[in-house]
Amino acid sequence: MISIVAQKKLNAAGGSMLLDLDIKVEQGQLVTLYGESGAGKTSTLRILAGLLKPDTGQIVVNQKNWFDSNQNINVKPQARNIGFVFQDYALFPHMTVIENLNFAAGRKNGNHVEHLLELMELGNLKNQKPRTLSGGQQQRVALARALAQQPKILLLDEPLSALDVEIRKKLQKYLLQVHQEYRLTTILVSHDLEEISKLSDWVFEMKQGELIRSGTPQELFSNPKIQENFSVSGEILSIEPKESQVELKLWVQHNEVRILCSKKEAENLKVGDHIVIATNDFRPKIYKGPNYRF
Ligand SMILES: Nc1ncnc2c1ncn2[C@@H]1O[C@H](COP(=O)(O)OP(=O)(O)OP(=O)(O)O)[C@@H](O)[C@H]1O
Repeated sequence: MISIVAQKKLNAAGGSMLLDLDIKVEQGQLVTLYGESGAGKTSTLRILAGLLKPDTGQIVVNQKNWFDSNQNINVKPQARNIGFVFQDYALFPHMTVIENLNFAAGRKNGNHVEHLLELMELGNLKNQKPRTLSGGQQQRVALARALAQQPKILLLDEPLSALDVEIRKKLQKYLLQVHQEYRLTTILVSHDLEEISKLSDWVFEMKQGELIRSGTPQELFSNPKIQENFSVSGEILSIEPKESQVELKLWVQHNEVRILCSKKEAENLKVGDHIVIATNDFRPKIYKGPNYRF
């Protein structure tokens, strides 16, 4: 269990801002920090990793004091054994994929690096340098490298936000897989509601340094007005005018779905937006078995 009760004065754009944290994360959970830009999400991760020192408070991880302002305790980042993945992959450019992983693994290596290469499907890229890899491949290496040091806690600061929709979906699958296989406690920063709903057990919403809400993704993001009807949420992949209407191609729960809407409804929509499609007039056709092909 991770418990962070800490305060830190930050220098925000409009003056100073108090980051006031009271966060508890159970072992094995995947939680998300969500909130507007400048709310203090990255600073929270940096505080837990030991890269930013709170002014006051206490951080306790599995009954060990990592930080205590009263007792002058501040465990060094290296001793906290945390894996960190950022939006920019920050791989060592002069090292190949396997060298990056071996370096992070240090003496803990054994078969661990080989297993990670296999798990993340990086075997055939292992002798390449980072600059020869695509963004998605580099981010897979960054994730594998963070895991090479066998952390118990994984911090992910918008690791997928620079990637396009399809690659992001694949990386989400890898993230969930490693979170479960390595029994990690994972804290993710994300703005993407579909990603948050898909991945996280619990969400903390932050605003100007404060935690304003917390709950399951459903509790925080489902709209009670819409919930009474049939509704699904999805991400817009493309928008195409079709005579008097507009066709939206959406990504809904691992499937591509096409719907028609009016020009007025499409006016403020753009590719990448997350939308909810809801209807009162739901007359489904029902087919038996999970493998029915339309
Ligand atoms: N070391 C620091 N000392 C003082 N202030 C800082 C420090 N690091 C960041 N800040 C300020 O704290 C505020 C919160 O920054 P932070 O990066 O934590 O926000 P965020 O929620 O992650 O935002 P974004 O979504 O844009 O990444 C910002 O105004 C930033 O300038």
